[in-house]
Amino acid sequence: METSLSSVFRIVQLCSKLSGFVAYWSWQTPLAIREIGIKMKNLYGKALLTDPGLTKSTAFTREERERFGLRGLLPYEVASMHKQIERVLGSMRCKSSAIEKYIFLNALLERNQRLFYRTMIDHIEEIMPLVYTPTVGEACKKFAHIFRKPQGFYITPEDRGEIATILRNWPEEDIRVIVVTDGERILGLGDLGANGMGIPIGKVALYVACAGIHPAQCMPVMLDVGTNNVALREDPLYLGYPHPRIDAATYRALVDEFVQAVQLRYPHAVIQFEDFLTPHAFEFLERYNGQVRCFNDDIQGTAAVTLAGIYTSCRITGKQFADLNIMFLGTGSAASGTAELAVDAFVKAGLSNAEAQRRLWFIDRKGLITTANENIKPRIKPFIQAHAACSFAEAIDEIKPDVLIGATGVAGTFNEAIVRRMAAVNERPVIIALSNPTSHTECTAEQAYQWSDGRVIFASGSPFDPVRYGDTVFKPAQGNNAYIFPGIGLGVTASAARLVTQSMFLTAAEVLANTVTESEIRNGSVYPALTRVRDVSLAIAAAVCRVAMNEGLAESALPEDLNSYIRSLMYEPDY
Ligand SMILES: NC(=O)C1=CN([C@@H]2O[C@H](COP(=O)(O)OP(=O)(O)OC[C@H]3O[C@@H](n4cnc5c(N)ncnc54)[C@H](O)[C@@H]3O)[C@@H](O)[C@H]2O)C=CC1
Ligand SMILES: CC(=O)C(=O)O
Ligand SMILES: [Mg+2]
Repeated sequence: METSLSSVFRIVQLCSKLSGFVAYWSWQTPLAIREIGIKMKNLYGKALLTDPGLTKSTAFTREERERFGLRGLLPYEVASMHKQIERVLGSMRCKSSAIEKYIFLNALLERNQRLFYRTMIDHIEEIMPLVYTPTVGEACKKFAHIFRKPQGFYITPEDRGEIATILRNWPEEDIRVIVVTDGERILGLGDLGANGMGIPIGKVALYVACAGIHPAQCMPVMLDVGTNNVALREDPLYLGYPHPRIDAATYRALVDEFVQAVQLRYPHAVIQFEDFLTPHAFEFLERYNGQVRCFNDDIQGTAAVTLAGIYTSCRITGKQFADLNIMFLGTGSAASGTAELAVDAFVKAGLSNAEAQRRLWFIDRKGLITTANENIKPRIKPFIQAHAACSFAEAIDEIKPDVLIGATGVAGTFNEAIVRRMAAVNERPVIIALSNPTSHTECTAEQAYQWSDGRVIFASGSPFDPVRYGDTVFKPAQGNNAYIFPGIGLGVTASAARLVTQSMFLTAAEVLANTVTESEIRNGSVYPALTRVRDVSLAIAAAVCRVAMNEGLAESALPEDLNSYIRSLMYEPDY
């Protein structure tokens, strides 16, 4: 399979070289081509009014109403998009729960794409938590019950041998970003089977809103290989493949076939692996990363966002990055991915590889991971410390970590004693509670500020409202890979980078940290305001393009004014 995968990829590369001019031209003009496509659709009357990509609904002008057979189909008023957004927000805010708002917004996306994305971009701080974590967690749990209309692409074991054929059913010809999950580790919620489709759908919404990848160029994919979640399988409304997860060999063959089929149908697409169980996440990253354009968001995207938060924290604490000790609770994708990228960052800061590894400390359920531990996961082995066995709390007292990172998926694992200990060994303790959704966070923002007497530098995977402590109001930042993957995807799209490399994530972390302003830092935030996320993604994309050029991976010739070029590729939803 290894051989056949690399030969498929080599053939695709060869074809793309042979048709160099055509490939270059199509990389440079994807949106123009798409706009021509839209005009050629030539829709009229009700069909135009109900086409989610083309409708302007009440904003169709009198002239358009006349020209496109819309007279009588709309109320008199010609609304501006601004007024439509006001109406959307008014209706949405009337809903009494986050999940109702999610359903409402999803229906808007199916009705009027441009209005949905304009609303999301202009009100990103309000909308993102409804479309993404934490609400997307609840939406996944209830996916089969709130399902209204199919979105995304489903592959099951019954499609074996035919994936390349059925991919032709997807109506778009120019896919640049594929977010794929098998639903086995959805946020901190475990195996949600096909219900996990909510995650690729949410991540795609972020690609569009946060980085301006055109919605038609993004594809959510569910590799529905069954679920070991018995309650789900017994749910009469469950929509997925209603069997236990398939055996390992069939599973691997299916993933291989999917990756190969993508190379044939969508050779320009970057594959983002999302929310796979950690052993599979690492296995597929190792297997495909050097061969096809792909990355794992939970390992690499998370690593970059966490590292950026650590870099920024140094601007507050005055500590040198090269002097830090970093402790992780949890040994999964998020924690080990972050540690691996931190090694690269330490080495760049002047440490040797071995010195860098000694700065990273892992805690599991039994306490500090040391040379005395048995059955250490392969990715954790480089970080085993020659230290006496001790509990989590003792490890903080003894090692005095500058930074504590939680990636357990388990609520309350940073309890009062832990936070107080971090505050006892640091003037300004840095605590990053990565786990999602909010109900699974290691500690809340309020707890972190209370238990550290207002001294903590805090970030969390899901957003928290501002916290008042004494006279100060802190605006805790959201440490989420949403700051990273959209810019990576945009940079890879812009440069046609053949592969997605670790240095792209290191550079993304540096760029993200550099975008944080002094006033954001004063508010207690180690990440930029979400309202600036499109500019942040653009900056990351430009840096990714530079890495792609330096590493000889860019298949597209890039202009000197990278920023203007990348901005010209970004989708701006407007009428
Ligand atoms: N903020 C962000 O951008 C991201 C957040 N995450 C979140 O991080 C969490 C973990 O994700 P993965 O690393 O992929 O999961 P994982 O399941 O691979 O890792 C979880 C780790 O936590 C350990 N653990 C569980 N309970 C523990 C306890 N009480 N004490 C010590 N260790 C404990 C497990 O043994 C395991 O090593 C999830 O909630 C996920 O949503 C993941 C990726 C990105
Ligand atoms: C944010 C994310 O990717 C996760 O929690 O899995
Ligand atoms: Mg994830």
